[in-house]
Amino acid sequence: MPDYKIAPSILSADFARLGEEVDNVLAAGADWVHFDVMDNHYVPNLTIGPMVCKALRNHGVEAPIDVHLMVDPVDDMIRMFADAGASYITFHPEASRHVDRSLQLIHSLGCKAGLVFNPASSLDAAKYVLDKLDMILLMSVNPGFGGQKFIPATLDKLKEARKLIDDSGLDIRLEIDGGVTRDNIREIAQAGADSFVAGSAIFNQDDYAEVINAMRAELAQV
Ligand SMILES: O=C(CO)[C@@H](O)[C@H](O)COP(=O)(O)O
Repeated sequence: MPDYKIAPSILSADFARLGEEVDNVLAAGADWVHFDVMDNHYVPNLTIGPMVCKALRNHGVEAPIDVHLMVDPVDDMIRMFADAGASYITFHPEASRHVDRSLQLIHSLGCKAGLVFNPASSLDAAKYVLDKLDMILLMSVNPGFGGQKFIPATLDKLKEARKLIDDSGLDIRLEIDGGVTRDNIREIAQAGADSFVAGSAIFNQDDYAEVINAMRAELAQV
């Protein structure tokens, strides 16, 4: 079985009790913390920045923090999030003038690097920088908000990305983000994803462990 990772998106957590929410979801079996950064410019919403990432580290969070930058431009935020304790930093290729350079910047700061593709974007921007990628993240909703429905065309795109990764022979994670639930996670894994961001499906339930266990049970059947 692939090394599946479940990454709850704290976008759907209760921000007034963020440290406790992250502790609870990790205790419930989550692998990573997915941290959505929105600038009200690249996307029509505004969320949290590096100070909050640093606060989670100071609070004692040791799990990988998977920072998804929905900001334009990206390089200053890359520096600030690396300093704040990010583990993965992913960005959208259209938000950097020099994608290769931004990927190198992430690595030079000791973090893992990834590119994020919106539902209508082709994977072309990944092709010539595969050796600099630790992750490809496919958006299965339009970025900006939690609680949207999974866009089914993403399943074919996942298969395309899986082939690209497998043909390269490189160790690149394939993450999916948007509308992931216990009901569709198996089909998404069958299409090639190995890392699963889920916000509302986890944080909108009372029992986080029950949802995460149900997702793992689905993954065990892939
Ligand atoms: O990046 C985003 C939205 O832009 C996501 O991480 C969402 O936060 C996922 O939320 P759900 O679709 O799982 O509720």
